[in-house]
Amino acid sequence: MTVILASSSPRRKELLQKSVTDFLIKPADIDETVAPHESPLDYVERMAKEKAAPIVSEHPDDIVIGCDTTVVLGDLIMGKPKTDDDARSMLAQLSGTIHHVLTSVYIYTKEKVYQKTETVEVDFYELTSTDIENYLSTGEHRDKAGSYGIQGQGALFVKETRGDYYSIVGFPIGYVHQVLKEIL
Ligand SMILES: Cc1cn([C@H]2C[C@H](O)[C@@H](COP(=O)(O)OP(=O)(O)OP(=O)(O)O)O2)c(=O)[nH]c1=O
Repeated sequence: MTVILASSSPRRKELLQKSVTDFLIKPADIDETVAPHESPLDYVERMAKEKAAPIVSEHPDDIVIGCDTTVVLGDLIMGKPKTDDDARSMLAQLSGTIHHVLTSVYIYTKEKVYQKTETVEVDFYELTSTDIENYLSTGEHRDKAGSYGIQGQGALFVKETRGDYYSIVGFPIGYVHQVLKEIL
C-alpha cells in the first residue's frame, strides 16, 4: 500500500516525512468557496474530503490523506488571502483577538476512513499598522489561512495557543502517525 498525500502544502510534506519515508504527493485542485450558511466545521471537513476524493477514485487500494486548515474569527471563515489587501484586512481583524484554527484530516484506506478535526485557540497581541506592513513585506502571508504563519515571522503576533501546535501549521502529525502505525 502506498501513502498518498493529496496536498501541495510544503508544511504537510515536511511533517509527513517525520512519520513515513516513502510517499507520493498528488494535490487535487478544488473549488474552496464556502457554501451558503455553511459552518466553519462543516466547511473545513468538506474541504479535506474533497481534496482526497479524486485521488481516492484513482487509487482505491492505497492510503490517501486529505487535509484542510481554516482560521475562524467568530463566524467568519478566513482562507488564504487572494491579494495583499485581503491579507492586510484579515490581519487587522485578527489583531488583539482570540480566534480559532481548525484543521481537518481524512485518511482513506480500502477498509476504513479515519478522521479527526482539531480546533486550536490562538490569542493575538494587538498589531499596529507597522507590524502588519512589515509582515506583508516578508510575503509569508500569501499561502496561509488567516494570512499568517505561526512557524515563521507570524510567531511574533502570538500571545498564547491552546491545542495542537502542528494543527495550526496545517497537519496534525501526531494523530496521522498513530493511524499510519495501525494500518501500515
Ligand atoms: C494559520 C496557519 C496556516 N498555515 C497554512 C497551512 C496550510 O498550508 C494553509 C491553509 O491552506 P489549505 O487550503 O489548508 O492548504 P494548502 O492550500 O496550503 O494546500 P492543499 O490545499 O494543497 O492541501 O495555511 C500555516 O502554515 N501556518 C499557520 O500558522
